[in-house]
Amino acid sequence: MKPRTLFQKIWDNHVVHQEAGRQAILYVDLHLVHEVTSPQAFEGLRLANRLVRRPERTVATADHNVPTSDRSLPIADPISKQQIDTLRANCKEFGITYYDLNDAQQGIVHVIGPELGYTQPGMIIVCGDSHTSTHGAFGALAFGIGTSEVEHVLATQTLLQDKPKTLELRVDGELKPGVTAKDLILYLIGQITTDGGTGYCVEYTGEAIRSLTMENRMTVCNMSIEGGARAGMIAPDDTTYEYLRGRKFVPKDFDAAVAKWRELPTDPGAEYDKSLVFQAADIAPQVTWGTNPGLVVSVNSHVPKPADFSDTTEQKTAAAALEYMGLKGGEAITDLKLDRVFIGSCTNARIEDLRAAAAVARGHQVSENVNAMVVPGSGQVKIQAEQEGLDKVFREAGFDWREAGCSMCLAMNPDKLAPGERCASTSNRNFEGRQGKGGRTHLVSPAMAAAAAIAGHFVDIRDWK
Ligand SMILES: CC(C)[C@H](C(=O)O)[C@@H](O)C(=O)O
Ligand code: SF4
Repeated sequence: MKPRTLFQKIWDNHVVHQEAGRQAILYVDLHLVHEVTSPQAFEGLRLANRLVRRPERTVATADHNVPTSDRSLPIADPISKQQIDTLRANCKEFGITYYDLNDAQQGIVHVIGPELGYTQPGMIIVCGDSHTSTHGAFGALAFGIGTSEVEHVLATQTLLQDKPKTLELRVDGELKPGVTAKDLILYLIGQITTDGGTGYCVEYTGEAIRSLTMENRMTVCNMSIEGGARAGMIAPDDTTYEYLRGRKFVPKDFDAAVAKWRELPTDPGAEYDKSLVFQAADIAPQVTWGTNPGLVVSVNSHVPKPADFSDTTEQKTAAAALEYMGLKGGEAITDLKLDRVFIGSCTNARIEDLRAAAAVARGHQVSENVNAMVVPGSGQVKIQAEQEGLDKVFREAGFDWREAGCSMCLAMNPDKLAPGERCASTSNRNFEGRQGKGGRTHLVSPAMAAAAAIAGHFVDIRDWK
């Protein structure tokens, strides 16, 4: 048989029907659901008098709208309350597992899927959410879908899809001390730009990727979409299997499952439509300066000026971004002063992220000019962090310690930036208004965010003592 890529194998395993020149019909193994993109989908089912085809393959949680403060209080915002009440009622009516607000396993959908062992190698995983690419870290084909597609998957457990091309992003060598998976992915997006991955499913390969932990691999795959890609994936290996072993919803005969998963990685000699190679040693800690994740530089450099770009469109984009961000261009990144720091989101709110931030924060105080918060990605992450005493480290340093949810990653709940506020954030999007109208977001790693909270401005984590 012709050598195949990881992507091709998963695709081949899931095509239910394909007519020449038409979209393929794919079987979906796992459908994750949240409150924002599901209400109309369920309504559609009701109107058509249909049931959910495979309720046991469908898992729901509330994450975007949930308040991250006291959960014993009623939800103040009527729209948020309605969305969450609606999801709860829909899951009950259609027989779907739902992790409700006060469930210890509630959390950001992309954090709880892997944590509970729902996410597994070789699967096709969809969710009405662009950061579904996160699950590709397990060697799954995972991507976001729209609300009408959510309805289609609920009704049929299948999805119509055009086949993307494959793009290999290979990172050779080892990351230097202080350089994290977040820096790696920001760097890659900076290199390929936010539409470099358009039309592709990315497979991340190379020594720098192989040596990442599962949580770090999730950080990388999470942001695939910010590089324009349909999905991002990493071949499963022993790191993957050891992470999954013993988790709640993994296959009962785990060793037999592993034996099958071992067939998934790309065969030697298989061809990608395109391959790009990078050197881990070239990557420094990254900070975004603009209004998309590709507008990024190393912490030890300067905010660019429009004139630094050769292309006139890029110059215009840069000028508009600088204006929104309240920057002139030419400032040293380490001179940028912060008002807020947000450590959270499906990119960087797993236990290893919180450990990395706590290691920096331990024994220090948050700058008096900064309001800093830490929002665990899930109830389980929160419990574990508390068992390890990380909450204490954060609280003693002056960080706010919250309940799990999307929080200030996007302004759909009470956690928001005020206009003009500058924020160091471990999330994945720095679009205009993303964290609140007029808010200014700089994307960084958890360690860099913690250091910035303490110093009151960005610091090169490699100099941190
Ligand atoms: C609300 C949801 C549809 C959205 C997404 O698709 O990604 C959100 O999660 C985001 O990160 O912007
Ligand atoms: S944490 Fe942010 S990026 Fe992730 S699902 Fe929630 S809103 Fe989207």
